[in-house]
Amino acid sequence: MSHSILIIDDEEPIAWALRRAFERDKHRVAVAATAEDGLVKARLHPPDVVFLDVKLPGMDGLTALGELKKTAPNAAVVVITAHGNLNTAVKAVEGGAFDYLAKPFELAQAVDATKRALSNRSEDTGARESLAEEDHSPDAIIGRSPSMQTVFKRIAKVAPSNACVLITGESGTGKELVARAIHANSPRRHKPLVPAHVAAFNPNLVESELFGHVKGAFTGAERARDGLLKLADGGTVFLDELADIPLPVQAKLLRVLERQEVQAVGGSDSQTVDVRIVSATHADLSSAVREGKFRHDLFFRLNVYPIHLPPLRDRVDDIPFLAEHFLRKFGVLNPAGAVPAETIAFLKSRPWPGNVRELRNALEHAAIESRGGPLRPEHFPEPSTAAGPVSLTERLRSLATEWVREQVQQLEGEEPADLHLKLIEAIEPAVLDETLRQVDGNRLVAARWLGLARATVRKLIRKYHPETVDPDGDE
Ligand SMILES: Nc1ncnc2c1ncn2[C@@H]1O[C@H](COP(=O)(O)OP(=O)(O)OP(=O)(O)O)[C@@H](O)[C@H]1O
Repeated sequence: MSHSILIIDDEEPIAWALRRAFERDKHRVAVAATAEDGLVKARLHPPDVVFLDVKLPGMDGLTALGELKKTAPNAAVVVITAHGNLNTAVKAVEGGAFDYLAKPFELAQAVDATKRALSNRSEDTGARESLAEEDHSPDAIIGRSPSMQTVFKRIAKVAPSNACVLITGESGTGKELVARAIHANSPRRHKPLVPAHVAAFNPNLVESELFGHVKGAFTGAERARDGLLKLADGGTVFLDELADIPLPVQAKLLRVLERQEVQAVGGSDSQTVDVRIVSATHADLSSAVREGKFRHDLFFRLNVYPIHLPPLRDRVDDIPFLAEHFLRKFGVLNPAGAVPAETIAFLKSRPWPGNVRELRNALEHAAIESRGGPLRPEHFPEPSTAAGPVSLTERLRSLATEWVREQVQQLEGEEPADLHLKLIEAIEPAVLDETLRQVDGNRLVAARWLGLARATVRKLIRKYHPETVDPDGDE
């Protein structure tokens, strides 16, 4: 079915590529190079979908978004940003955008956003709960990689609600930062955000820390004390290291979530509390659930909206931006010039098992060592030996885990259909090419090495390298 699409972008190559893609799909396409022109076009011919660049000459895209919502309230607006950051994502969602794309994006992403927009259009009228009246900037979360763009989008979408969020990711990937951003962009932002670092509690006192205790509840409880959940009333509790919560405390936590009531240790009365729980874990909680170490009912209650942070080694393109951000924080005068290209390449090649935290610490160390000069690889500390995948096979397995999570996250609620095939197709060319390289292109030997029939190897070469002339001729 043909729909009407309006592209508001002053970058001609982008507008041209989008126009071509949509015209090929038989949609009616109009292009405007300014917001002002786009608004006139939208008034004359109300579009179904609008692609709206944020950076435009004259009126900027985010202002235009508000105007478009009045002019063409039924249009689904996809906001395009130069370098997506959390603030733009939040503002786009706040302004009622259907989705946002960060440049550079694949045409397929734009086509996919359009399909989703058109199928959701009747349900999604753009009426969303408003976020902040004023800008409450969270601690900056740096990330231009596609996986961090997905994270930003998810934060922006979930922040206004009361939904429990479970943030997963290795240690040092920024889980607490994300929790802070969710709170700072939620209607609860004027109330406290109370972090509860469960792993740091005395194991015997976890219950009292969370729920409080009455006077005399246990030896040493000389005075009644409110727990963290009560202290966070009206706000958000950030439950870090969820997997460390003992089973009996888990049961009590579930009651809090179900009834919004806490009962202090040793007490018989319940007190009402209104808290949102954002939790985090670096452990594989679903296997803890399988092993009976974590209650599945609590897991489902807390995991209403998952957000996964990929390890730094899977988003190395963020490293230059993170480096600049941290050096600025450390007061290095010209952070961009302080990191020569060879140092960036060196930083990108390190595995960073401690993720962004380790990168930040290493940069701080290097900034001191370099004494104000450019940062060179020799200024950095030895790589940390902190826990992280060691063998390549383990890394591969961990990458596959990350990959599945990312795929699921990117589909935003839609069910994946061909994960296995997609994974095979993602790695098979590398296995094939490297084997062939190792055996100097000898297909017979390659087939033996791979444990495949020669005809299968030939088929794979044809599949992944259709341009290759087949010396064996037709089968
Ligand atoms: N994307 C990011 N941009 C800027 N700073 C970041 C980013 N990610 C992490 N950091 C910084 O790295 C450090 C570690 O982040 P954080 O404490 O949020 O990680 P975490 O995943 O909660 O770690 P843990 O599991 O060990 O508690 C913090 O100083 C945080 O500010």
